[in-house]
Parts: sequence; C-alpha cells; structure tokens
Amino acid sequence: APCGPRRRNNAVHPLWKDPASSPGGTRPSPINIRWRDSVYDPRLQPLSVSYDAASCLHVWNTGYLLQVEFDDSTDWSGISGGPLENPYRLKQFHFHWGAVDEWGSEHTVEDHAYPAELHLVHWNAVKYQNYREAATGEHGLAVIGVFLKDSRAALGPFQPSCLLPTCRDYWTYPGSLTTPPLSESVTWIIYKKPIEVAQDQLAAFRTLLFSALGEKEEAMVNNYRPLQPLMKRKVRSSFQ
Ligand SMILES: NS(=O)(=O)NCC1=CS(=O)(=O)c2ccccc21
Ligand SMILES: [Zn+2]
Repeated sequence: APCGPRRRNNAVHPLWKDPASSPGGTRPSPINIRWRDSVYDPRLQPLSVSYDAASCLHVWNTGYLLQVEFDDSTDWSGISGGPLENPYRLKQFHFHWGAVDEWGSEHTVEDHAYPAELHLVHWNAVKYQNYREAATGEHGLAVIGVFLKDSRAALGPFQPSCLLPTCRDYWTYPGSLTTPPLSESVTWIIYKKPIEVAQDQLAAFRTLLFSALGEKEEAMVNNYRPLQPLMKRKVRSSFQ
C-alpha cells in the first residue's frame, strides 16, 4: 500500500477536471475550515430549524447526487435566525460521499475529511418568487452542511430533523454552490459536530450509479468538488 494517507484529490469526479468548472469566482465552495481563519461572532443567533416530513416529495438519483425533494409551495419546512436576515424554505437535501471512509465530504475541518456530507438546500422566499430565481440571486440560498461519520448507529428515517446533530454549534461563511451553476449565492452554515451513520448506510450510497441504464456501470462515488481557496473571506463561528 502506498505510504502515508491516501490522498482524496486523485479520486475527483471528471466534472471537476474541466477548467470551465472553476470560473473566476471570488467566493467559491467548498473550503477547508481552519480554527485560525474563523472568528467567534457573539451576535450570531441560534439557527431555528423546523421541518415537516409531510412536505417530502420524492427521492431520486440526479446522475451526480442522491437527492430528496420537498414541496416548497408553503413555508412548512424551513430555517431562520442564525446568520440569516430572512426565513428560507427547504427545497431539497442531498449527500456527497467518497469511495472509502477516508474521504467524501466537500468541506474539511483542519484538513480532516469525513466519509460523507449532507446538504440541506433552502431558498430566500421573502426576496425571491421561486427557487430557480433565488439560486442565482444575492442572499438567495442557505445551505446547511452536516458531516456524516461512520458508527454502529443507523441513520434515522429520512426525516430531515433527525439528520441534524444534537449540538447546534456551527460555522458560517459566504460561498457558492459546489455543483453547476456554481452560483455565488450561498450562505453556508456548517455544523461543527457530525451525525453518525451505520457503515451499511455509507455502503448503500456507494451502490448508486453515475451511469444510466444500458451504459457501462459506473459507481456513484467521490461526487464532491475539490477544495477551493478561502480568498478574502472570514469564517464566523457561533461558538467559542
Ligand atoms: N452541493 S450544492 O448544495 O452546492 N448544490 C446542490 C444542487 C444540485 S442542483 O443542481 O439540483 C442545484 C440547483 C440549485 C441549488 C443547488 C443545487
Ligand atoms: Zn451539495
């Protein structure tokens, strides 16, 4: 076996090998979160999260992610408070994961990658009429990032609220989508503590396919964007 940790970079999806996939943005995501780049902001409120499983529509394979869609025609499921100036409605959640437990998350903490990362995507229903408009508008989206780590315990059913860690400490920073259109419209809210998922849950993600029916089978793994530079940004923490 090669000496030292197996690097995650050589596992990156072809989507990210194309130079067009790194447009000259000023606030790209994901980033490596480092204690020394972040500052505690006592003005940050707790994030208020209220999800109603009844607004869950369907689960599907987008060809790059496993995604769960929600009915965002009402404000049944959404978030407010924290760094947000308006309430945001839940539109979908999805996961990013690796081929092995050593990597898979999009964000890293002090260069540590988790096996997977959950993203709950919300849009600003006060400022915008719909999700599509919000996705490319200023203060359009708020994405909650939750790290997944391997353990004996199994993930609860896909009720979004049980997908959040009990400890609600988070980091927040201005960033972008990590999938095309890579819009720089996202307020990222990353929980400090991971949730625990059973090994067979991670294994189940890795049985999904990038390839369509009739195509040569290609396992859906390593569907994460490589780390991007912090540039001139500050990461704020809700905790000391
Ligand atoms: N990882 S991420 O959360 O930055 N982006 C996921 C995503 C996949 S998408 O193309 O459905 C889409 C449309 C609009 C907003 C987000 C997305
Ligand atoms: Zn994502």
